[in-house]
Amino acid sequence: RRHVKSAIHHSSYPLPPGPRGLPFIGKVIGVNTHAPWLMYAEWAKQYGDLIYTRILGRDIIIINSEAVAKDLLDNRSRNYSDRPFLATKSLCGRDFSTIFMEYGDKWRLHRRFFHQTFRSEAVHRFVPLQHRKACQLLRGLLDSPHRFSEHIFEYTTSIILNGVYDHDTKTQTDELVDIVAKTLKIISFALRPDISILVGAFPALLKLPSWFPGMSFKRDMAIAKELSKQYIEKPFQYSLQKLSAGSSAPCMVFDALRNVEEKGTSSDAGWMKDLSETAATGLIAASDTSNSVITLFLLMMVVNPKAQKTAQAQIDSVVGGNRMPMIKDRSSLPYVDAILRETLRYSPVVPLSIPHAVVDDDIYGGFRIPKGAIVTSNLWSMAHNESKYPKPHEFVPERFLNDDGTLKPDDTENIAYGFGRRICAGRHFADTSLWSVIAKILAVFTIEHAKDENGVEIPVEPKFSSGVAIHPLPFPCSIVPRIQGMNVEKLEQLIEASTA
Ligand code: HEM
Repeated sequence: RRHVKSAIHHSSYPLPPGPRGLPFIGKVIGVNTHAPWLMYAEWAKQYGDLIYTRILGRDIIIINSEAVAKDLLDNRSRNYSDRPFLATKSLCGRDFSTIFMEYGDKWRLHRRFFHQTFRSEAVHRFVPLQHRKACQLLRGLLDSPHRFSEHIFEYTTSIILNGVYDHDTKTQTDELVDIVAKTLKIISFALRPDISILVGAFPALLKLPSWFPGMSFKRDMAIAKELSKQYIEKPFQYSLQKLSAGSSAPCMVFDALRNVEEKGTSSDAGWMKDLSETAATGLIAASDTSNSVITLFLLMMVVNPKAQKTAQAQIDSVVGGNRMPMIKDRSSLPYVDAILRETLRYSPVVPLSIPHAVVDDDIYGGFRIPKGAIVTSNLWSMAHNESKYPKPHEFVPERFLNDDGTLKPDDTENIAYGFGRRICAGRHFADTSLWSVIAKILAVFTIEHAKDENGVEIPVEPKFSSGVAIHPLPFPCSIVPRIQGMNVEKLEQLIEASTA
């Protein structure tokens, strides 16, 4: 009875404002599908920070401000921590993933695995690994600077392969790095909520052959599904073998198994499967996102030489030229952190975060939020809030600094990593990794405009791909050593002098 009463009570509230009555297909296809976050930011000017719309029969709530996101996703997290059904999820073999899993006990177990290994107090164990791999990245940049994208991808994938499985990539063509790259290309498109809604609303679309215009993604999804079997099983088995051979490096698989052994709790087949799936989720979630941030950092350095010089001057005065900046120097290098924060803010990697879903009908600010609605946090809008970040389209690291050059309290965690109980499970690992790489690149190289055959600078304009996680589109740049006479031997000496 109480339930009926509350349903009546709820239905007497209006839905939040938002565009209604557009031709349904227009909302999915005709409007800005390349960068829907820009379109939602425009809608906010007309409708406010909490928007309701309906696309192909699905209720959608769009949150454009941090305050509303905190009220709902943080403070009412029990009701806003589910994930919506995505029709493309099983098609591309992502049923196992923590990221898209519904809220419940299985998800809690996955989060526990992440927490054990990647919580803030535990990630310091990975600092030496991140340092070693960042040095490898520097070697790559010195050897073949024009292949910077490959070197960055290799860095971000190899640190997570170690962090999850204790798998050390030895060659530039590691099979797993390759599998991850192929998978990421496909799922970033297939898992976009709009694509997924379209497929869910018109399952007949999937009956069209793969050669039909626009349907190649069907074939790609089948490939992604096949690949997922490989990267769930292969590295996991490898990891178990390493453990039985006595390896004791920190990593997710070992931490979980040791914890079970110490506590004497059960690790049956179902539990092992969950562990292998959590590990595979980490692998996919980590590399693409961090890769995008490091690439954007390079791009921002090309177009903001003044910020780059300021950071390098600080590194030189604090660290000197005989060793590289290490995590122990972090508190003395506030400008490097300001650059990292500004890179995360300038263009959030996951601009619409990962959608949450509403468990039960709710009332907020006099509006009804319907049960089952897809909740999209427009992190891009929040990061471009003019009253919090004046001139939001400019790259201004100083916005994060006090007048005396010290850092202000960090307010970028949510705009980069999301909200509530579903906040990114790898953010602390990502943070130390990104800092380590950015500080070292700044210490050793200058990133500048590439020049054409006449010696004229090639102009660069920041442009981004589309998808769940977005990337700067390829851009030319020149990565040149800052240190006089830098060569392989000198770099090795510098690395030698820098211990993690
Ligand atoms: C710069 C790097 C990264 C960025 C910008 C990023 C961003 C995000 C965002 C925005 C979400 C969605 C949060 C929400 O639903 O509110 C998320 C979820 C997630 N991230 Fe990250 N991430 C990064 C790196 C990583 C790394 C290194 C790992 C693993 C070690 C990781 C694992 C996850 C997982 C497992 C989830 C799903 C959490 C859940 O659904 O409970 N991420 N990330």
